[in-house]
Amino acid sequence: MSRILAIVGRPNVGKSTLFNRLTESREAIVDEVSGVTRDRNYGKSEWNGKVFSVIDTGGYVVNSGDVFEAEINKQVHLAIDEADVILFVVDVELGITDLDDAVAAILRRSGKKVVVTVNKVDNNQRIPDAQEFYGLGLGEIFCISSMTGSGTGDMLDQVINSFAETSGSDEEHELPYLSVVGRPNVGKSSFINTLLGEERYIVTDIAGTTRDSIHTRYNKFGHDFVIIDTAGLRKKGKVHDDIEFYSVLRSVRTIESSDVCLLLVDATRGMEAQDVNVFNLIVRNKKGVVILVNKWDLIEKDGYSTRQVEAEIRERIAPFTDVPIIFISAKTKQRVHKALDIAMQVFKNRKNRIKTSKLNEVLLEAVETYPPPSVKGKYIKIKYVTQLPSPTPAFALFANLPQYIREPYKRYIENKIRENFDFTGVPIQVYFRQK
Ligand SMILES: Nc1nc2c(ncn2[C@@H]2O[C@H](COP(=O)(O)OP(=O)(O)OP(=O)(O)O)[C@@H](O)[C@H]2O)c(=O)[nH]1
Ligand SMILES: Nc1nc2c(ncn2[C@@H]2O[C@H](COP(=O)(O)OP(=O)(O)OP(=O)(O)O)[C@@H](O)[C@H]2O)c(=O)[nH]1
Repeated sequence: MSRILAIVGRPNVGKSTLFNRLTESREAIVDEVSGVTRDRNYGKSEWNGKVFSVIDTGGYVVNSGDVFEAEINKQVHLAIDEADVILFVVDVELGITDLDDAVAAILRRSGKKVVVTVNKVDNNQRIPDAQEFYGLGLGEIFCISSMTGSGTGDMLDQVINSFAETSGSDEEHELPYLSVVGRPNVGKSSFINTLLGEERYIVTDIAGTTRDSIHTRYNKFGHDFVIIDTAGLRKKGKVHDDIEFYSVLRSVRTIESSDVCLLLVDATRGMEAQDVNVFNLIVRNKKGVVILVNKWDLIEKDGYSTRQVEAEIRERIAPFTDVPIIFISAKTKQRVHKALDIAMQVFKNRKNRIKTSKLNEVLLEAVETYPPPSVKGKYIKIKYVTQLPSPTPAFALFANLPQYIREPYKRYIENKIRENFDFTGVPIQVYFRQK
C-alpha cells in the first residue's frame, strides 16, 4: 500500500514551507521569489508512526494569464494521478481566488481524498477569515501556520485517516524504485527523457537555479515502477555553494530511497574516482546497481573496445564485480530498453529467497571442497547455512569458531552463492555465527 500525499495550490501559498515542515528537511529550496522550487519534490514524512511520502507540486516558471492556469491544471492532474491523498493549500491572507476555485472544481470531480488546508493562520484572529474556504465545497477545512507549525497536528490526523480510507490493508506494497545517478552532464536527463518518450520536465534557462529530484511513475511495456532523477545542476550561470550542497545531499538520498540505481558513466571519460565513490555509496546502502556506459555513440563500436572498457570498470569496482554493465546511448536510444529490462531483473534478484535445503546442499559441498583454513591448530567446522529474513539478501553460516573466518574465505562463500544463484547487481552480506 502506498501512502502518497501531494501538496497542490497556487504559487506563494506556502507549499514549500509546509513541505519542508512535513519532511523536516530541505527537500525544496524555498525562495522569496515565487516559483523557485522546480517540478515535483518528494520526501518522507511520519505522523503517529505512519510513514508516508510527500510530493510538493510547486514550481511554476511561467505565472501569467492562461499559460499559468494551464500549468497549474497540469500539476493538479499529476497529483490526482500519482497521489493517494491531496493536500490543497490555500492562503488566508488572500481568500478564495479564481484559481483556487478552478483547482477546487478539478479536485471535486476527481473523487480523490482532499484535505483543505488554510495556511498562514498564524494567530487565532485569522480563524474567522478562514471560514470562507468552506465555500470551496471540499468539506472540512484545517487552519494551519506552516511557519510556526500550529494546527498541523489536526491536519495530519486527517491525512492519516484519509490514507486509511483509501486502502484496506496496512501492508507495505510499494512499486520498484529505480534511480538514475551519475555526475553532472553524464546524460541522466537525456536517458530519462528517452525512456519516458515525452518532455516531463519544466526546462529552464534561469541562471544558477536547480532542478530538484523528480519522481515519475513508469507504466509501459509490462513494467511498472517509479524512476527517480537525481537533481542535476543546471549548466548555465553561477551556482551557489549551498545549492550545490543540497544537490549532493539529494543524490545521496536518491540512492537511499531507491531499490535499484542506474549508475551512468560517461563513455568518453571512463569510470573515474567520483563514479567509484557513487558506486560504493550504492553498495554501502545495499541497493541494486546497474552500470550504464552512456554516450557510447561517441566511441568506436568494435567488440574489442567494449570488452576493454568493461574489464577496466570491473577492475575499478572490485571486489563486487557481479554487476551488469551495459553500453548505451541516450541520444540514439541504443539499448535503453535493454537497460530497463536488466534493472528490473536486478530488482527481482534483490528479492531472491533461496530455500535453506538448496542453500545447504550447494554451500556445504563448497565448504567440503575447500574448508576454512585451520587457525592455531583448530579446525573450523561450518554446520549449516540459512538466508536471513532481511529485506536485502544476507546469509548466515553457523560455525564452531566464527571469529577465525577471514575475509578471503567470506569472499569464497559469496562467490559460491553468486555462482549458484542469481544475485547479479545485488550486494549481499555473508555473516558467520556461533553454533
Ligand atoms: N505568515 C506566513 N507566511 C508563510 C507561511 N507559510 C509560508 N509563508 C510565506 O509565504 C511565502 C511563500 O512560501 P512558499 O513555501 O515558497 O510557497 P509555495 O506555495 O511553495 O510557492 P511556489 O514555489 O511559488 O509554488 C514565503 O515568503 C513564506 O515565508 C505561514 O504559515 N505564515
Ligand atoms: N553523444 C551523446 N551525447 C549525449 C548522450 N546522452 C546525453 N548526451 C549529451 O550530454 C549532455 C548532458 O546531458 P544531460 O542529459 O543534460 O545530462 P545530465 O546528467 O542530466 O546533466 P545534469 O543535469 O547537469 O546533471 C547534453 O548535451 C546531451 O545532449 C549520448 O548518449 N550521446
